[in-house]
Amino acid sequence: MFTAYTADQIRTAERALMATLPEGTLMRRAATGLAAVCAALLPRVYGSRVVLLVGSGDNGGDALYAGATLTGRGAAVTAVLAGSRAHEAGLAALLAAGGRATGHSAAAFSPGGAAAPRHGDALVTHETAVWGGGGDADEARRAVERADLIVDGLVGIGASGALREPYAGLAEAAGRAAAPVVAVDVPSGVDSSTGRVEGAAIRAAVTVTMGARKTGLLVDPGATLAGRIELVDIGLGPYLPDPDVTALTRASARGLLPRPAAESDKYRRGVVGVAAGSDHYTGAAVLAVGGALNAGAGMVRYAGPARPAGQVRARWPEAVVTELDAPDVDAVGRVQAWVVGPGLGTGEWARELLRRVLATDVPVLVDADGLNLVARDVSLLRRTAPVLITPHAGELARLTGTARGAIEAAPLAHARAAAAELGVTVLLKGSTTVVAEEGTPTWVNGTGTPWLATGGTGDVLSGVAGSLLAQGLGAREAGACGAYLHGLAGRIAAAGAPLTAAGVAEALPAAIRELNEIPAASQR
Ligand SMILES: NC(=O)C1=CN([C@@H]2O[C@H](COP(=O)(O)OP(=O)(O)OC[C@H]3O[C@@H](n4cnc5c(N)ncnc54)[C@H](O)[C@@H]3O)[C@@H](O)[C@H]2O)[C@@H](O)CC1
Ligand SMILES: [K+]
Repeated sequence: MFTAYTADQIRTAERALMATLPEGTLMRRAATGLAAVCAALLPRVYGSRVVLLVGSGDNGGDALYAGATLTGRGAAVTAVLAGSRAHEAGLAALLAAGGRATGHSAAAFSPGGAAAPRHGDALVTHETAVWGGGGDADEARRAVERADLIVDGLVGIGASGALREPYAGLAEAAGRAAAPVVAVDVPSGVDSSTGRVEGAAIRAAVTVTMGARKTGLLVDPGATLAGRIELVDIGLGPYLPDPDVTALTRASARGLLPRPAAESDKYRRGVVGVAAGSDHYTGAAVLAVGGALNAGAGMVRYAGPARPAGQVRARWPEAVVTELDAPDVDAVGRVQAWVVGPGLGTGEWARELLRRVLATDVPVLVDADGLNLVARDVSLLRRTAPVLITPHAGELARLTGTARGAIEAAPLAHARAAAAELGVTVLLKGSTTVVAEEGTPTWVNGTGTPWLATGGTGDVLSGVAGSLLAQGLGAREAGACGAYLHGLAGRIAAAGAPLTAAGVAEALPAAIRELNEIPAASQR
C-alpha cells in the first residue's frame, strides 16, 4: 500500500526529524537520492549535459547539491537560477565542484523563444561571479534545449498558487525540450497537497520525492505529470502522522481480494443482487451482471423488468434471473449485497425499487439512475447497513448541488465533503478514482486508462464493487479494490486501443490472474 501526505503534514514531520539531526543532513540525504536517480537515467554520466532549474527555496537546494555530485562524476552541469536568490550553500557546492550557474529573463522562454531580453524583463539579480547580465537568458534557453537531462528544482512543497514568471516560462521550455525531466519532490506547478494544476507545470519522466509521497503525486492531473515516482528515504517514517491518502499496490490489492477456500460453496463465496436495467436501458443490466460475475461472486441474482431480464438471461446463463412485475425484491432470495441503479430509469417504479433495496439490511451500492433518484430525496440513503455510492462528477454535482467543474478540479475535497454530508462511502469516478469515507484516509486509484472513459464501463464497475461487497469487503475496501481491478481490466482490454465495456468485464479474470501471479519477492 502506498501512503501519501499533504505539504503541511510533511513539514511538521520534517521539523520534528530535523530537530534531531545536524543542520543540512536531510538535504544531503535528499540530494544523494536525487543524484542517484539522475545518474541511472543517463546512459553515461561522464560528459552528459545536465541542466538544473533552480528556484529560490530548498527544492532548488536539493537540485544544486545533486548537481554538485553529478559534476563530480564528470557531467557538465548548468544551473539556471530562476529566483531572486538561490540556496547559498548548494550553489557554492555546485560551483566548487566545477558546475556553472546562469540567470535568465522571462522573455527568452516565451513561445518562439528567440526574443531578446528587454529592459525590465531581467528578473534575476544574483550577484554571483557567474552572472553575466542579459546574455544569461539566451544561454539558459540554449542549455535547456541541448540538455541530456533536466532537473526541476523550481518549487517543491513550499509552492503557493500558479507558477510565477520566470518559473512558468522555464517549465514550458522544459516541456519543449527533448530531454527527460526529473522533478525534485513534486513537479513544479502541481499542488503537492491536491494534485491541482493552475497554469504551467513540469511534466516529469520521474519524480524523486523526499521522505514520503505527497498526495498531489497520486491525484490527477498531478499523478500524470509526475511520471514514475521514486521515493528517497530520508528517515521521516517515524515522524509521519496517519496518511492523507492511501493507494493500493498490486500486493495490497491482492491481499484484499477475497479468494475461495477449499470449503467454499457458492453461497459462502457471496451472493450479489443486481437491480438494474429498464425497458429503455437493457445494456446496463447486462454489463453490471457481467462485472459482478467476473469479479468472483459465488452467485449473481438479477432482478428487473422482462426486457432486460431476457437479455441478462441470454448473455449470462450463470445469473439467476427474477423477472419483476412489481418494484420489490422480496421474491429474489437472499443476497449479501445489492447493486442498484444502472439503467434503472428515474420514474416512480424505479424509485420504489430503489427504496425497497435500500430497506434491506445488507450493504448496498447505488450507482447511475439510483443516484439521480437519491439526488431528489437524499433521505433514501438513511439506513444502518453500509452504502457505497459510485458517482462520476456530474452525478455528484446533482447530488450535492455543487458545480461539476469544481468537483473535477478538486475531486478529493469534494468526495470527502460528500461522504461526510451524506454519511456514506463515496467512490468518485474520474481519471483518478477517489474513495472517501469519513474519519479514514482516502483511497485513490490510478490503475485506470483514459480508454475507460466510454459508455457502460461504470456499469461494469458497479457490478465489480458490488460483487466484492457481497464477498465480505467493507464499503471502502470494496470501492478501492473494485476500482483497482476495474482499472487493471481496462488496461488489459484496451492494450493501447479503444475498448468496450463488455471487453472490460471479460478482462476481469485476466486482471485477477495478473494480480495473483506476482512473485512475492517483487511486490511493493
Ligand atoms: N524541509 C526539509 O526538511 C527538507 C526539504 N527538502 C526540500 O525542500 C523543499 C521545500 O523547500 P522550501 O520550503 O524552501 O520551499 P520550496 O523550495 O518548495 O519553494 C519556496 C520558494 O518558492 C517560491 N515560490 C512559492 N510559490 C511560487 C510560485 N507559485 N511561483 C514561483 N515561486 C514560488 C517562494 O517564494 C520560495 O522562495 C521540499 O519540496 C524538498 O524538495 C528536502 O531537502 C528534504 C528536507
Ligand atoms: K520541483
